[in-house]
Amino acid sequence: MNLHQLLLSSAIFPQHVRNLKENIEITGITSDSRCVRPGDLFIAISGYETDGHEYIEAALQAGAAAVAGETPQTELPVPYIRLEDSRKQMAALAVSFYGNPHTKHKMIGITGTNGKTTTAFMLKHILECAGHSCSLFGSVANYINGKWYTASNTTPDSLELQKLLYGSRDEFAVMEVSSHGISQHRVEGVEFDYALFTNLDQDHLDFHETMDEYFDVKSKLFKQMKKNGTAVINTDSSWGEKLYENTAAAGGKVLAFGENLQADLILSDWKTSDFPAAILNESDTRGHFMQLSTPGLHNVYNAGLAFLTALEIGIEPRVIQDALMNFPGVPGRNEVYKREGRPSVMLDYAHTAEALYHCLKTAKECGAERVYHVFGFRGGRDESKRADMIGISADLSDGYVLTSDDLNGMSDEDQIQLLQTLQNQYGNEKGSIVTDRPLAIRKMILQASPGDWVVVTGKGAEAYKQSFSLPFASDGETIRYLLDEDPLEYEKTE
Ligand SMILES: CC(=O)N[C@H]1[C@@H](OP(=O)(O)OP(=O)(O)OC[C@H]2O[C@@H](n3ccc(=O)[nH]c3=O)[C@H](O)[C@@H]2O)O[C@H](CO)[C@@H](O)[C@@H]1O[C@H](C)C(=O)N[C@@H](C)C(=O)N[C@H](CCC(=O)O)C(=O)O
Ligand SMILES: Nc1ncnc2c1ncn2[C@@H]1O[C@H](COP(=O)(O)OP(=O)(O)OP(=O)(O)O)[C@@H](O)[C@H]1O
Repeated sequence: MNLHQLLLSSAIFPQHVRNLKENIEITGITSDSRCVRPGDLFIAISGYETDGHEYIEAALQAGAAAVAGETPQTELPVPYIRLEDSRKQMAALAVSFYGNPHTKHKMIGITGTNGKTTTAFMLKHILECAGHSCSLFGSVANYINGKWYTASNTTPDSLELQKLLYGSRDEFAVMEVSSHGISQHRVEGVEFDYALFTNLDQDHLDFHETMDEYFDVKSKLFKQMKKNGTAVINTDSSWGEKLYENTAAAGGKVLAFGENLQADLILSDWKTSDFPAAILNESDTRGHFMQLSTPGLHNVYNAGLAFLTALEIGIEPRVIQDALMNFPGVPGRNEVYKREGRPSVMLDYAHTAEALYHCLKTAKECGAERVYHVFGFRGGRDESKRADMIGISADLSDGYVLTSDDLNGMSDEDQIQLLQTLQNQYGNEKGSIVTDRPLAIRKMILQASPGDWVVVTGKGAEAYKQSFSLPFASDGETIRYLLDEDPLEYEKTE
């Protein structure tokens, strides 16, 4: 695409451009000097770890045909486009370069603290059962044209997102929209047919200063809907109610899901067990029975939101009901391992107090005699949620082990110190510390009896980022080994 044309269509006007030669062809855009190919436009971003402007020379060496960035540059041999905000304007450039690919798909964006991934997987499954093709972008992986791809972020950056949407031939695109994604303009320029809100719980207060600011950022998704777009909101919380009111006041179409009798789909008579069930009533008209293959009241909420969205899309209730009953689950979310004569083990990705509450309650509701819990805290992430997380575990479990999660730059010594401090301040006598994660899981499995459950949270299906004493790459591998092959000498491992 011609550079001049690209800038005009991105509303970046030529007077901001130094050294603009006509007819420069831009064959790609990247913000990473290590990925530059001859003919690319390199966009320098001042980041959290490093400053992309330092790599302009490297980008030129690799053949960049033009450069864009925020700082003054005088001696560049190629056109330099001075931007006010590289991340924001990169989104505009990406949308134009790939030709507004969101207009080719029915776009569904899902935001909220917990339940984005699960709701996204449920919706994808319902859509596919109804005969629609569907791309998915989220924490676990991206799925496009029938193939899975590794995802580097929950919400891909604007360049990657636009490229993926451009390459997708799927009718629908369901995506998780994280608050980091919104703040960093990753979804800027995308307009959604459906915007969903699951809930808001304390998280990411290392990044957002207050819960109000966190809410305001999430709310931005609901200002990015297509003209005839619909918001679908879980209103069973004050944050959900507030979002409903704000969205309705702004003139958008908005549907509510929850126990409130004013909701468009009213949740009632729910029962939780291995296979939760509920009645969903379309405000005084049709009622639907819903049964799930995935345990937990939280999944009733996720499924209800997906149900209401699918009804709004026009999918037959029977198809939605069957899809949810046969839903295969999400890797690393409430994934239950059962073996004859052994405790059940649930692997989960919970890393907020609310999510931990649901996980531990779910184990109880599935019949656990006693519940044992293994979890840790990520380095470099919201510290203010840690006390509540320990408090929930100390209250609801019959025993817990604090262990390591991703260090993200924290030293081993600092992690031990952190766990000791948190246990001393907020824990109780049920808790202990075993920093080696597989050994922590082993300790709880050995302590538990066949009717008990061991709940392992924090990593879900993610690979370990450090090595431990057992040679496994993830909690799933560790759990399968411990249940199926461990010699199980009943002795203390620590
Ligand atoms: C802290 C943070 O959010 N960082 C995000 C940010 O990175 P950054 O641009 O600041 O990266 P940087 O390393 O400082 O580099 C700055 C620039 O220099 C460039 N560079 C760097 C080195 C080099 O040799 N050459 C070069 O050009 C880089 O390509 C980049 O353009 O922008 C990147 C592109 O969008 C993101 O991948 C990256 O997410 C990191 C990996 C991350 O872990 N983010 C987390 C906090 C996050 O975003 N999480 C949410 C989910 C949260 C949840 O709900 O659980 C998510 O959506 O993933
Ligand atoms: N609606 C919900 N309410 C509270 N907790 C939930 C809900 N749905 C899921 N959870 C819990 O949160 C964990 C993460 O769920 P999920 O991956 O679906 O959420 P997410 O919003 O995508 O989270 P993340 O952004 O961290 O990936 C689950 O494993 C479960 O323990």
